[in-house]
Amino acid sequence: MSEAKRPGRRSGGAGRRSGRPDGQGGRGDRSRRPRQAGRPGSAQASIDQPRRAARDVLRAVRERDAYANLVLPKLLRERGIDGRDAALATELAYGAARARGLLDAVLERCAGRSIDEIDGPLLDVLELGAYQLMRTRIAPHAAVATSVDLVRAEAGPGQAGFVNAVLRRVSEKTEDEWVAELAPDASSDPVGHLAFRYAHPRWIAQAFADALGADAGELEEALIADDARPAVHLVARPGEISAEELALITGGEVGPYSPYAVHLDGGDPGLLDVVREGLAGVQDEGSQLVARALTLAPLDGPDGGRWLDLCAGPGGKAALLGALADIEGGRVDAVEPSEHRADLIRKTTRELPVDVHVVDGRDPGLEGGFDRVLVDAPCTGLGALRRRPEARWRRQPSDVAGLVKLQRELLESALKLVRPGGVVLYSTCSPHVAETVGIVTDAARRHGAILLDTREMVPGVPGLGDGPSVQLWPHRNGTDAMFMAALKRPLAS
Ligand SMILES: C[S@@+](CC[C@H](N)C(=O)[O-])C[C@H]1O[C@@H](n2cnc3c(N)ncnc32)[C@H](O)[C@@H]1O
Repeated sequence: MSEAKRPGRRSGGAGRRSGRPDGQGGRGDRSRRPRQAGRPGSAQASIDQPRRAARDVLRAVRERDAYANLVLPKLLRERGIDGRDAALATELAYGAARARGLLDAVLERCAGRSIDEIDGPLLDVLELGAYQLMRTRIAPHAAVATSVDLVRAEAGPGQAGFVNAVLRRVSEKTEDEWVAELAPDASSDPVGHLAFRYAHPRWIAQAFADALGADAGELEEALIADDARPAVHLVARPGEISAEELALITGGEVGPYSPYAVHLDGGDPGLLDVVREGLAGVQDEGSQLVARALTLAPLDGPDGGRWLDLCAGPGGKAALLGALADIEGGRVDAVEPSEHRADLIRKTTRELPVDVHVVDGRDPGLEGGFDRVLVDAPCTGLGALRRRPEARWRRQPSDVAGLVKLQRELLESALKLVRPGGVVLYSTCSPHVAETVGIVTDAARRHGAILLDTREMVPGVPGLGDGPSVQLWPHRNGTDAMFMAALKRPLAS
């Protein structure tokens, strides 16, 4: 449940002006305030800046397949929206993008027609309005009236009247009441019920339940944590700045597990000098633990300092590995087939002992004999949905099979490139068992790789279950749901 504590009063200007957020009010409003809502530079325009920004983000996501978390910060900067207005725009854009399935089910019921039959630009505003009504404490009259204003300014009174009528119907029930009316029955379909309630596609909730296995009773907690806006995690670059110093500079808190992690409540980390100057980066604490685990894995024989990051773009883990290799006198080869992503690696690893190769990890043409190899495989990303608001509605179950094939081939390639007695760390930002345990048990069986107890490589992290692999969870660890498993290549191979 969102914690948007925006009092209705802030947006109440629009609400009060409207007086009657109903179909009749729509017409009456128009005669009293002709087109004022859309006039640039008017007081009205500035009041509605956050909602307009949120609406434009939803539109970019729908029309251009854009990523909300890339569009919004840029848009806020360009429009000079900051402070409480930026916080409101963020809450509304990300919240509505996350909750889309739930909102659309309610809107369908209230509109009496399929979502596909509603014009896209109208649907964006309806979702925004329904989100405010169901998941924030914004006063209902304000949520309805500001939505009507947004539509009237662009599409005229007819559409505004439709939005008014639909949102008034939405406002007649609370979120819990809508869930009780529309969700699958909890006793006959508990996973479907929880998926609906916490706005996840059912197949994703099922994938979480499968990954939790014997702990599937935690599914509700897992979905709640996945539905909440996460803290920003920063990584303090080893050798440049300590986590304690970074926390002091940024006003954040040192993370509980990674020695490099700092958590911030929110804000745009791209604006921090310490990030701009490259002393710190933005990286989930779980990802930091993955990179560190590779460096802590026990090898047979000495570490010759030849490390490989086989799926390195955009370079978050390569930068941490590069910094650690720099301290230990080692070197990292970073493989990435996409030219654009390879450029990003070059940027994040500037001045570090990292060599970037724009090649396919399945056949990179590199000389073997690496001591440590990271396979941070392309995956469904189901473990990082909380950081990508719209992603859960974009992914399809049919994506899994193709990724599993690629993951298997990349791990096989890594096991050839690592030296006997060396270690491959396989990781995904997905808990889907086909992409995690399925891949590493298959590799152990087919290539004779030895599965190590990976829990020992993430010291200090409690509740890691029976091993040997590690599955982190937002609801348990406050990290993304990263999976990692260390495999040793046998000496006689
Ligand atoms: C999960 S991301 C890696 C994230 C990265 N390790 C980091 O921390 O920033 C997976 C990467 O694998 C790359 N990739 C896709 N196909 C690949 C292949 N055949 N060989 C190597 N990398 C591949 C993708 O372009 C993507 O950049």
